[in-house]
Amino acid sequence: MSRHAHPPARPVDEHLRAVTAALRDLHPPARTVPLGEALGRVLAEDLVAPLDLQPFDNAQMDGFAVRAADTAGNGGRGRAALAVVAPVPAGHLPPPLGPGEAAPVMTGAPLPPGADAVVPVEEAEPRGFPAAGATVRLPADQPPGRFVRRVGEDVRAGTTVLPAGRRLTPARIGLAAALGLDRLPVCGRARALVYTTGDELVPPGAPRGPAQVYDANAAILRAQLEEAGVEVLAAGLVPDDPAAFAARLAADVRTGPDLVVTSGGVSEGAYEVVRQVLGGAGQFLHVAVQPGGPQGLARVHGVPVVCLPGNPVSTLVSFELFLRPALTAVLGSPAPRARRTAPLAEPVRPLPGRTQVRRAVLEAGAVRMAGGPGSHLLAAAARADALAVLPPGADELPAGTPVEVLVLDPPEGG
Ligand SMILES: Nc1nc2c(c(=O)[nH]1)N[C@H]1C(S)=C(S)[C@@H](COP(=O)(O)OP(=O)(O)OC[C@H]3O[C@@H](n4cnc5c(N)ncnc54)[C@H](O)[C@@H]3O)O[C@H]1N2
Ligand code: MOO
Ligand SMILES: [Mg+2]
Repeated sequence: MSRHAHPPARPVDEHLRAVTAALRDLHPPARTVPLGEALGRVLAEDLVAPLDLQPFDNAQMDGFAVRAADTAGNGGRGRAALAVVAPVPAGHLPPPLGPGEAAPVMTGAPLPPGADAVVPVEEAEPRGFPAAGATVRLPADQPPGRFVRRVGEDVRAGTTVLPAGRRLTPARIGLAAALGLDRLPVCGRARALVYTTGDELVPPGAPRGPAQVYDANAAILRAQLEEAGVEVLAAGLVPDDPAAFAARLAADVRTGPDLVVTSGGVSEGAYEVVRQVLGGAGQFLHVAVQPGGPQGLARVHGVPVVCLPGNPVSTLVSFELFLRPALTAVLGSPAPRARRTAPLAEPVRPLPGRTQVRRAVLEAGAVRMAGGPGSHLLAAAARADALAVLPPGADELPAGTPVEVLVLDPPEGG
């Protein structure tokens, strides 16, 4: 027996290129969705304003609309006496304001034609809104434009307010609504089927036998895909029964997924269901990385199948290393994870001949390991907010060594 059980492992960047190439035909068509379904989607076309914002000149304060020139006085001292006319509620179009007049005006109400300033009611004497016909005394020398929100001040009709490619946030959806749009063109989402494999798996919530474990990977992959903007058509487990898996896959791919993702059943065991069913339609190999060594790529009825190893942390890390960046390369989203270099908070021993990806916590700018390197240590992965990428090496890396990290999450509470 050779000491090496496998042919030379494929470098990480080469496998990323292979996954990206496998997904290259993913082109989900753009569509138009109601604003209520737009959150988190990516805008497919430039958004051009059909309207000015503000749509008309209006009051920024509850107060009195005046002609500023009518308040001209002795250098800012004293008050100007003006004749109160009918009040202007928001939502109502006022008549023009004559010389010497002051119209009670509410925030958001159109400015009466002829008025060019608003004096807040707090500055009026007497304070409050008197009836039409009364006199109000307002501070002298009001500057023109005071507390007036100008038509087009925020947005000019015909200008691009959001370029294509922006992710739709509450503020951006609100802007579309303020412009009178009830639907937005969004990039199509790729649609994925997820299979987790293994006779030992039971779905969370079901009774568990003594040799069984709960299926963590269906939940992991569903969440990772959805976080990456992919629609998950179905995610569930299949037993280690090649005939059953083959039949299920053949039926399910007819529902029109763009992509199939599997977990488990790709390594060297006697019951590797994914490898047995898809080995002939694809490539199953080892990548020079831990976790995530055993990987597979296949195609079923033209649909790409990305096969990830079954250990939960291997699935999790494989998605971050291969599937997520491949989706970004092909579809332009999700946004790539932030990558940065940070010093090790503690000494760490890398792996000879293989990149090692450790779950890590960023602590005051330094990288501390979250648990050991074992790909079954899911609780430690759940504590992590970063992945530390350690290049292959024989020697321990001392504390302070700069290493590359992928930032997964902003720190808790940060
Ligand atoms: N002789 C060798 N054995 C193994 C090798 C190897 O190179 N030679 N590689 C090891 C590595 S590395 C990994 S990673 C795993 C990959 O195994 P598979 O992809 O074939 O996955 P399974 O055998 O189905 O399961 C492995 C492990 O993960 C647990 N698992 C699987 N699916 C789930 C799930 N959905 N939820 C929770 N846990 C899951 C499963 O119970 C096993 O414990 O192979 C090594 N072996
Ligand atoms: O690749 Mo396995 O993922 O080392 O545990
Ligand atoms: Mg296995």
